[in-house]
Amino acid sequence: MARTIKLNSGYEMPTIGLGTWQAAPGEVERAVAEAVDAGYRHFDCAMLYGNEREIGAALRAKMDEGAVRREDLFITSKLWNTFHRPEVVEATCRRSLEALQLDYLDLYLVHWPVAFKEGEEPWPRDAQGRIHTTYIEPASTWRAMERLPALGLARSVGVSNFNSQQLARLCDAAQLPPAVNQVECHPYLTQRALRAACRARGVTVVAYSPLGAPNAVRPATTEAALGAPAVLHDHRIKELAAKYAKSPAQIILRYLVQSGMAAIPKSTNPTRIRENLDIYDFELAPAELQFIDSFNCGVRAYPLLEVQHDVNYPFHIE
Ligand SMILES: NC(=O)C1=CN([C@@H]2O[C@H](COP(=O)(O)OP(=O)(O)OC[C@H]3O[C@@H](n4cnc5c(N)ncnc54)[C@H](OP(=O)(O)O)[C@@H]3O)[C@@H](O)[C@H]2O)C=CC1
Ligand SMILES: O=C1CO[C@H](CO)[C@@H](O)[C@@H]1O
Repeated sequence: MARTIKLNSGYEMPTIGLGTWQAAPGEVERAVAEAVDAGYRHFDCAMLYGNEREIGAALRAKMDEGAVRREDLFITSKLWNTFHRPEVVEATCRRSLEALQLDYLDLYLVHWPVAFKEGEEPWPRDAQGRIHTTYIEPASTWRAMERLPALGLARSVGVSNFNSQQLARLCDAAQLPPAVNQVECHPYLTQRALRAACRARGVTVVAYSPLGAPNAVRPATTEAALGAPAVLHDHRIKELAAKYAKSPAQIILRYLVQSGMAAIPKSTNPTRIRENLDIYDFELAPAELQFIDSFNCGVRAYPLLEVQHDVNYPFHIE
């Protein structure tokens, strides 16, 4: 099975990438170096994660040592919600490039369809203590995103956390369709309707929190209420893992990739970094993909309930 997926922009994206959120400065450098040595070429970054400078330094060191060439890497970054005004999109992209020590990104994403009050505070609050959102039409932010490939700043542009209606509206207004919609996806949130909507528009789905974010602090409305265990401990996943002599994480990642998605598991642990890339030597049967699809129970690790008052909050529909 191919280790890359072709985007509608014509570029190839490796189907497994390293997630870098909550990979703390100090440990993320080692994780990135380890990942490059293990064969990772795709790195998922964001201004919000506060570690692009360290990731950039680690990648630069690996390039200087001759372990990898820039053209073999696929680096994603994301436009944070406080920088949706079209006039600041290019400058914000340049800030991530500078931090990452890169001339261009392979993929630049609108992180959320919701705009926050502009400024350096990533989670601004209003007088009532709610997240201070503002209305900026996603299509107007997108027009600024569309200019980045021509400027040589990003090879592909895309979105994240867009629901199927938001994606359709954006595609209808776009000159350049988004290459990617990066959304939470794993066996407990299989996103079948959204995946079909993306497929119909030629948009590749990148699965974030692909292992169900076992470290997430979950709202009381999710697993506890549903009685579901963390997906990595699901006995049906464990049975498939035993059958294929693979780990539960490998079964889940293989399911996502075989279903046509890319996945970006985060790890800073050398053993797990290697484990998560080692999914290309076995194949799940079509019936097993359908079986895993049936585990869906709508458990979302990151519902971002703090912004559900905003008109562009995405998770009211799939
Ligand atoms: N666009 C968006 O809005 C969002 C994007 N993301 C992106 O997606 C990435 C991944 O999502 P994330 O929420 O981190 O969740 P993941 O599902 O990737 O889970 C990460 C957790 O699983 C552990 N882990 C990693 N590999 C294994 C394994 N093989 N077996 C058991 N446990 C394992 C990690 O611990 P350890 O490090 O110790 O191995 C970490 O605690 C993020 O890092 C970020 O890049 C995430 C959320 C939102
Ligand atoms: O990428 C992300 C990491 O998690 C955050 C949750 O606080 C998200 O808001 C964000 O999209």
